[in-house]
Amino acid sequence: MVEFKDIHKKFGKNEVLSGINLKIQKGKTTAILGPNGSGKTTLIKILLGMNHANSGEILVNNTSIRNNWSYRKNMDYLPQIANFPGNIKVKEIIAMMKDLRQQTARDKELTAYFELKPYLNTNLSHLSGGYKQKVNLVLSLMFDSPFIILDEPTSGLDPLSLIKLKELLKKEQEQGKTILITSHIMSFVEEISDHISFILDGKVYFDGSIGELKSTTGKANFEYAIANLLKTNHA
Ligand SMILES: Nc1ncnc2c1ncn2[C@@H]1O[C@H](COP(=O)(O)OP(=O)(O)OP(=O)(O)O)[C@@H](O)[C@H]1O
Repeated sequence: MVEFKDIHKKFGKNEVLSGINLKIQKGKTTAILGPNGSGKTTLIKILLGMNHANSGEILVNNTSIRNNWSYRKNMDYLPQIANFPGNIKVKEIIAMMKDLRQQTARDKELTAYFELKPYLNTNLSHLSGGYKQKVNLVLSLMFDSPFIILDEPTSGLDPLSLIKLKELLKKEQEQGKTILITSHIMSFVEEISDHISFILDGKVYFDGSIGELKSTTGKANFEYAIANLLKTNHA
């Protein structure tokens, strides 16, 4: 469904991505993992047109995205850090997004699900980090798009909210949605991902299922398998 072909990206002298080749399969949940600063967010932003690659190509449904942004209509994105204007109320930001997209939205269902109803009249700057993230989740999931990109979706969530997020994502998976996530919470990744792509030193160091990762590294525990990948490749 999405294919990254030989993506290179530098910020000044900092070469972040040095030839990323990756396929995101339709209807699967792919986790892009890697240490801090390995370029996961940068790669996502390149897919969304928020950053530009120095070279390489991205295909969506076998068509290059160069000068062709229509695919974005089918993608929803949860940014790692949402910079909300603080003096806007929760209900106002939801209404603004709906106005911009002009699409049916399941905002009521999701605000109820994430227990945001008592906060609809609260200014965004007055919300706690976890509640801001819940608003962020409502905004990114309310249009029911077939492709969802979630950059650190668990950020700030308490254990109960984390379970709710996992259950919601499992329902999205049952509906055949394609999900791309990044997360440093390995238990979350293990529970919801079909496929792992591990980026290190600008390249894809591992690309396969969780089972393949465990057998490649000889570690039955997912967290240890990832740690092993990191140690082996940094040695
Ligand atoms: N706009 C920018 N200008 C300059 N450098 C940038 C910019 N955006 C990202 N970088 C650099 O690119 C590298 C990769 O950053 P990125 O945010 O993609 O990493 P990440 O894998 O998502 O990290 P984390 O796990 O910490 O969220 C970092 O060295 C970062 O400082």
